[in-house]
Amino acid sequence: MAQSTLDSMPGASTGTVVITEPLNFWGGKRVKPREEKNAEPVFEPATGRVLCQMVPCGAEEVDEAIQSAYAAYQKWSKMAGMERARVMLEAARIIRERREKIAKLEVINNGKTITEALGNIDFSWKSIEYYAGLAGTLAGQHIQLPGGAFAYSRREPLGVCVGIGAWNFPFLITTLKSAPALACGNAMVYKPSPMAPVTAVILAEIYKEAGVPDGLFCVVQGGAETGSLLCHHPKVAKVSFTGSVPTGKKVMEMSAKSVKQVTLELGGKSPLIIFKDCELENAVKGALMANFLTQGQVCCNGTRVFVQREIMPQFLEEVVKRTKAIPVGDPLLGSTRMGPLISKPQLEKVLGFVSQAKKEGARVLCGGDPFVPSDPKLKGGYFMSPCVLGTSNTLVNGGTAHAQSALFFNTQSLSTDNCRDDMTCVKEEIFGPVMSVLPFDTEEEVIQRANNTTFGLASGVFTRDISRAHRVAASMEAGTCFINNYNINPIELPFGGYKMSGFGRENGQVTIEYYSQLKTVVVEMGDVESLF
Ligand SMILES: NC(=O)c1ccc[n+]([C@@H]2O[C@H](COP(=O)([O-])OP(=O)(O)OC[C@H]3O[C@@H](n4cnc5c(N)ncnc54)[C@H](O)[C@@H]3O)[C@@H](O)[C@H]2O)c1
Ligand SMILES: CCCCC=O
Repeated sequence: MAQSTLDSMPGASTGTVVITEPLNFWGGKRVKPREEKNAEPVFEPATGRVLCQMVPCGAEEVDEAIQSAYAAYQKWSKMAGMERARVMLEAARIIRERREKIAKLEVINNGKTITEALGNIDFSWKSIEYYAGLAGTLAGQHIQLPGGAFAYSRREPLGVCVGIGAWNFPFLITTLKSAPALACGNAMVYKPSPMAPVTAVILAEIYKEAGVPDGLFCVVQGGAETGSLLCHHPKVAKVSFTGSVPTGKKVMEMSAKSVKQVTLELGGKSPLIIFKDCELENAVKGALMANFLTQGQVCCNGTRVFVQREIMPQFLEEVVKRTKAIPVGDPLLGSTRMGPLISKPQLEKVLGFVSQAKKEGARVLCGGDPFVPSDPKLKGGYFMSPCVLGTSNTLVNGGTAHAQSALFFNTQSLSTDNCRDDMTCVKEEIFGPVMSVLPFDTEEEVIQRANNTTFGLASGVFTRDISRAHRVAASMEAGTCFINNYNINPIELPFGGYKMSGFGRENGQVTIEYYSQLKTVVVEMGDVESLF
């Protein structure tokens, strides 16, 4: 069992790890790339060093992986749900036992803090436990028909499912797709993001160690080309995709050619609505949790923060003070709360959004600059200071004298600097640590503005008024609405988008529907009545 990458983890620190083991996995083992000529460097975001090479799989390798998955599917799908559950529970146990090592590797590849990565790994083993629990409950119905005839339905797997993942939760996305797939009796071929390729193969090794048939969970490395080979392959029954809206559309189009089932978990630009009757301390904490986890690279983040005008000054004072105090630095240190962004291009893209926001008239209330930590080994890392883009004319339209005295920024620009709904930073998914704050006056107005987006992944509301909370939740055109908190997504709860944020669901019992199909079996107990 090639466990050397994980075995080197306990003593590993930022800037020390180099990975040379193959990152593909099929037929029950790691597989070396056939040819190295298209190798792409994978960087450690905290240092900018090369961590490993990602070599994309070509058509023959993709086919080999899919054939190996299909062979395993023939065995796995015939096992009883309870038998599959026992293997999955063992996989969950192994992940739990190795959580620190896996989390460390995730941090080195992704840049998120160790505190968050440990939480992600715990979420991962819980997701496998959860679907192991459901595996033994999968059942159909028995239906009586006239004359003693009857029918029953069988809940059957789909076959070989493909998972294509994003880079922001590399190990977790791998488990959120594979756990329900395997519980239902499918096999899975998974393609991680080329920017975060190193932990999916660890999960493949763990499934193997837990006892799945060789080939049941395969990993192929690559980018768009490899992804497209997977979506076009005739032996693939379903594609579960997590990524951006433009790529999601392509995946849907490619999958449509052979009528494959599709789940799309796409981007967002979610509203967080804070009413003046909220518990302000919780609303401030909620806004930070809605924007700055994983350096703001979270699909369901509440990046459009609508604040009722009367409480804007107090809200901004607290949010900016706490944002400025976020410790940015070495993601492997327990005290760090924000690490580097995933890549140099991503950092430049996010800083570009901040510059554009300034040009369009927004006021940078804090952050939004490249950040160079004092530790010399982090000088080449992709760090930036977390940013709040604000509005400073909130008082012009009706603030109180008390609120005015709470202003902490330059009051000269009261009438001009603003985040507005038509700004690029408010309309587009930034996928970085940038919060846009917008004032509002009435419930009716804010509901209309919150829904005025093509995205629909999540939403949130802070208020003490219970009726208003549920009224707003019902009005949100989004797959989730958090009341008086944000980014609470445990495995038991269905997660997914409305509108262009996608369709299908991950997590929760409902996901079984997306990895299985119903067969109806009709049984005659008498003679055939023929009209002919
Ligand atoms: N809704 C969710 O659950 C969720 C979760 C995480 C991330 N996201 C979204 O993901 C995006 C960020 O991730 P990203 O930058 O990796 O997204 P991306 O769309 O660039 O890439 C996602 C995956 O698709 C692959 N891919 C690219 N082109 C392809 C093609 N033509 N055919 C098949 N596969 C292809 C990539 O290699 C990668 O594995 C954000 O928009 C974010 O909101 C959504
Ligand atoms: C896997 C968790 C999804 C959160 C969005 O990026």
